Amino acid sequence: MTETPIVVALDFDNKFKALQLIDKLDPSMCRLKVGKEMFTLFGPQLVKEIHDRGFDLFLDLKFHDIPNTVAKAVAAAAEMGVWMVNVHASGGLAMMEAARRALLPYGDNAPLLIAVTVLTSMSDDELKLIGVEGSAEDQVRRLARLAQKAGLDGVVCSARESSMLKAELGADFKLVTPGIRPAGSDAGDQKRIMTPAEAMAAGSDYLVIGRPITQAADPLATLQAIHQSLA
Ligand SMILES: O=C(O)c1cc(=O)[nH]c(=O)n1[C@@H]1O[C@H](COP(=O)(O)O)[C@@H](O)[C@H]1O
Repeated sequence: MTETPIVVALDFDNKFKALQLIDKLDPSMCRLKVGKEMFTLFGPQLVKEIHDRGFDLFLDLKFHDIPNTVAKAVAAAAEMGVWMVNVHASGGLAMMEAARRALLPYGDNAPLLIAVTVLTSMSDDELKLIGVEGSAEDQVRRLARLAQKAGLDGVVCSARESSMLKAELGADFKLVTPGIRPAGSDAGDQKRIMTPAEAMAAGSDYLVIGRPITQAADPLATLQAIHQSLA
């Protein structure tokens, strides 16, 4: 098990290119995240190839369904031996509790079970359009409290909410923060962003970073520079 806070988001449509990048990396430098695109294209075989290379894997499929379906999906993720799996907190308390129960048989080998609060691509204005009044921060707080009540290990949020959540929910509740942008890099579709150093200072436990590393001319040098910025 590695101690690095960095999780590299592998969002590729080409397995060869993804493995080329992975083979330049080392499990002591980062964990890896496989999301909807790569899992839909390459499935459990890709998970196995990543595990064979010694990396911890965050399976980011953001399950959101009725409790029975989510519980079975989370157990299927545990069967693959992944390090972390996530659900959408907006699926509700019963759904998250069912997911938690589904992992009981795995004991200490269960993946970390994390709930997505408000996507880092959402702004206060966009939340209004889907009927959520109040700020993103208020909604993140509400959903994070619900996730903690359901017994989850932590939440996905933006680093802008990290200091508030650490203070309110305690040091052990893991904060997984995408929307990380090293100074000067393109925000793309992300709205609630922070630099790696700012995010760690705010209390994030894990930094999910995709395009700033995967699309860099030299991904390894970029990852090393991010590590240096955290030192
Ligand atoms: O659950 C996630 O990982 C996630 C939640 C969220 O709120 N925002 C978010 O960007 N993500 C994921 O984090 C990664 C961010 O990638 P980049 O924007 O390329 O750094 C993507 O794979 C997203 O699917």
